[in-house]
Amino acid sequence: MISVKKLSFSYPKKPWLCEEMDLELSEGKIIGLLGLNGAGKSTLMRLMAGLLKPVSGEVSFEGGATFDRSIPFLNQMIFVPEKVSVPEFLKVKEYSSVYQDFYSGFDLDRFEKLLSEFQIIGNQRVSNLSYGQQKKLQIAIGLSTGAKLLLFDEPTNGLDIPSKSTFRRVLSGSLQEDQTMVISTHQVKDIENLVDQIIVLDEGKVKLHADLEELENQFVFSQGPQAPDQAVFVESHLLGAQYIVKQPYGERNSGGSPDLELLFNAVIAGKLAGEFLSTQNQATS
Ligand SMILES: Nc1ncnc2c1ncn2[C@@H]1O[C@H](COP(=O)(O)OP(=O)(O)OP(=O)(O)O)[C@@H](O)[C@H]1O
Repeated sequence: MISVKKLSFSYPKKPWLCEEMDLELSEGKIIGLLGLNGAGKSTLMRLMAGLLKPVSGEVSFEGGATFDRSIPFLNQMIFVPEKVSVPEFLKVKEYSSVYQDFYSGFDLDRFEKLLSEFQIIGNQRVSNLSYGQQKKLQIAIGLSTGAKLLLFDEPTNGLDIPSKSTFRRVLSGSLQEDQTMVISTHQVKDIENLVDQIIVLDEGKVKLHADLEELENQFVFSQGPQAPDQAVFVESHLLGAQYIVKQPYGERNSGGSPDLELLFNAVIAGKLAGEFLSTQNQATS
């Protein structure tokens, strides 16, 4: 659905943020986009949304370049940026009606349920909402559009703890089979057990693009007084060590979902690469 081919991008007079990057996102997945500060997550999102022009290469959605910003593409995509900017004078319902008019699949019932879940009152001015409330409004709109591609940049940033739980609850299992969501975040706990795939960006490259189920089948993420000798990656932990070790028999991981923080640190440390990334090809094909 989203295809990134030989993408190279830099801001004017800045170093390359990516060079000849390839990435394929398939339908029906929730994908966590991780990377250190400045790794280029927001930039990649903006390239996917067609807000930035690749220096070379292409980002396409169902065959068409996203930068063309064609109406059929825009009708099928919603981008919720990290910093939302809202109109001064519109009330919540008036503001959302702009989106209702634009997205043919907009689900008004769902939107009203989400507003109530997030405790946002429809007749207030959008500009009078707090930053976190504005963010929740954008999330509610995004989840109601019915768009095939949802790009959420740091959606949980600014949300209080109950709202983060609501976010997780409303998202979990709510995507249609033909919808794909990319969530960029530093708050890995907020997306644990929610995402199907993880992408890690580092030094202008996709260092990992893996299906979490495949990773669970291939690795054990665990902790204990001591890491086994064969551990691929070890970090100190209150219990002694937390570690990643290759599944000896390719059986399902009994320890549950991979610990995303541990996974991220392992990828950044270059400890989960090469032979261990056989899952990457499966995830991107
Ligand atoms: N409009 C811009 N003009 C010039 N440089 C920019 C612009 N936007 C971002 N950058 C630079 O590009 C790099 C990547 O920024 P980007 O916001 O994409 O990273 P990020 O991974 O989302 O970071 P963070 O996790 O801190 O939000 C940074 O070095 C940043 O300073």
